[in-house]
Amino acid sequence: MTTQVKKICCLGAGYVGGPTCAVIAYKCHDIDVTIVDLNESRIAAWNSDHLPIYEPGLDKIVFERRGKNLFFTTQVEQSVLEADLIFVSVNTPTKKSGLGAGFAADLAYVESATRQIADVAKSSKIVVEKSTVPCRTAESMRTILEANSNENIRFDILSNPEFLAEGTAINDLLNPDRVLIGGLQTPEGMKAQQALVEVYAHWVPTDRIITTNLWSSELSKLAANALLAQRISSINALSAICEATGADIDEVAYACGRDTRIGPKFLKASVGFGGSCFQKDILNLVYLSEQLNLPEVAAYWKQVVDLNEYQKKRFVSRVIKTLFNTITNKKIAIFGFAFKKDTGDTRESAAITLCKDFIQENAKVRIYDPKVTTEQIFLDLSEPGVVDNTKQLKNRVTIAKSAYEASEDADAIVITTEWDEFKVSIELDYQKIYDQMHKPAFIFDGRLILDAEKLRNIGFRVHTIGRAEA
Ligand SMILES: NC(=O)c1ccc[n+]([C@@H]2O[C@H](COP(=O)([O-])OP(=O)(O)OC[C@H]3O[C@@H](n4cnc5c(N)ncnc54)[C@H](O)[C@@H]3O)[C@@H](O)[C@H]2O)c1
Ligand SMILES: O=c1ccn([C@@H]2O[C@H](COP(=O)(O)OP(=O)(O)O[C@H]3O[C@H](CO)[C@@H](O)[C@H](O)[C@H]3O)[C@@H](O)[C@H]2O)c(=O)[nH]1
Repeated sequence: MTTQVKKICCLGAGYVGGPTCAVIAYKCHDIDVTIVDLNESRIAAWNSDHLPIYEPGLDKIVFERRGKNLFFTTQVEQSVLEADLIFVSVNTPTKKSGLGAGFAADLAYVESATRQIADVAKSSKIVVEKSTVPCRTAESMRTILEANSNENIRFDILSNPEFLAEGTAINDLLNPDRVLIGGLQTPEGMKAQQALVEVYAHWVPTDRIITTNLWSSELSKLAANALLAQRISSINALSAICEATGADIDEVAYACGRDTRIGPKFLKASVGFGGSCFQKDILNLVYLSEQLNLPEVAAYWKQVVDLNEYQKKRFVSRVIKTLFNTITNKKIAIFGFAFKKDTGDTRESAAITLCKDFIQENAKVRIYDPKVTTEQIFLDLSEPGVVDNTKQLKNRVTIAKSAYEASEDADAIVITTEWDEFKVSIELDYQKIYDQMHKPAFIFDGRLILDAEKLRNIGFRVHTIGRAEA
């Protein structure tokens, strides 16, 4: 007989814990789901009308289940005590100092969450590693938990990595390509695995629920992100060749993607991938490879990140070169600051690197993003611990409330995020924008979203990633 899960607790109310467990509550009315976090303001926001993260469709789900079978609280102990199954969905950032700094994942939050469970639990629990972690982290969690178990309490560890992408999280959670559940291949481990399978089976077809051993599950998460990011770096590497030869990267991507063995997704050239996961997880894989004494494997994956940095620098150079080799005191309108459309998240956004480089070149940067707050932008551009650049930022950076405001008197527009509202045919009146800009008026499309021909007819000088200058 399998254990039936009745109460779930999730440690970590972030971009993953919040949406994932809200969807579980939405789809499983027979399960009580409590999401806990140490961060009081984050929990207060989850309990308010303004959720702490922007994600299309999330509000509806939270508002429908909150107070019924979905709860947000800072009361970690109580929630852990009551739960039969606990998701650990805390942050695992790249280590900033110590052994493996700059590469390895910082597992301090995972360990402290695990110890909290061990300290508080008075009955058996299934503990699910939801955070993205290096291979064999579950073993450390198990060691800590087992050292605290006795004949009345047992802990079973599962790995259930999350594959949602921001901006489409709710759809990804409601219709996942697959759900992956790793467990120890012992009778108890498989029983725990089955209990979690039954939770997802409330809405996910069972042929999409994959069960594997623990280590395959952990490694598959890093592998999936590495493979996805590798495609973007591959297409971005080709975009440099396109710019030099007259080939068009969108045409090349389309032609290659029509081969069913290659497929069309994740072949959009860009100013470089951002987000909290790709870089972190690949560096994590690089570190793991080095630790396993596999330097060639480490170098192979590291190149995916190096190419991404190169792509950002290459784009900055193109902007400067085109603007007559100097951008000192020129006004550059930045369209978009989030790492992709439909999110307010700026973690590792390419826009941050680009803006910092433009500021270093003494340009005046005017930023507009429909979802990112002014405070967040200044936080991302400040360099605490390196230099105090507050004064420089005040002189060089302003935030606009619209694309029109950002481009007033600008010398150039740089498209950094592919928000739909920047597309020519949808909302923006580019003639109006052109009329208010300095001439010649330049547009640099770092996302391949603009109709270059239409813009050239207005009078713009258009430069697009992956296309030669017209
Ligand atoms: N963001 C994504 O799209 C995404 C997708 C898949 C996987 N992941 C992985 O999921 C994990 C979480 O990512 P995120 O983006 O949700 O991070 P996040 O920073 O948004 O959220 C993590 C939360 O955990 C809380 N926390 C830390 N220690 C805690 C503890 N002991 N008890 C309770 N709460 C605690 C933090 O206060 C924070 O609010 C990471 O490992 C990440 O790599 C993220
Ligand atoms: O063809 C493409 C696709 C994406 N990107 C960029 O790549 C970054 C990441 O995009 P995306 O993968 O859509 O968003 P994330 O939310 O970072 O999701 C990734 O990272 C998550 C965290 O691990 C995983 O769960 C998801 O499966 C994985 O797609 C963004 O800057 C995108 O603009 C491109 O430049 N070209």
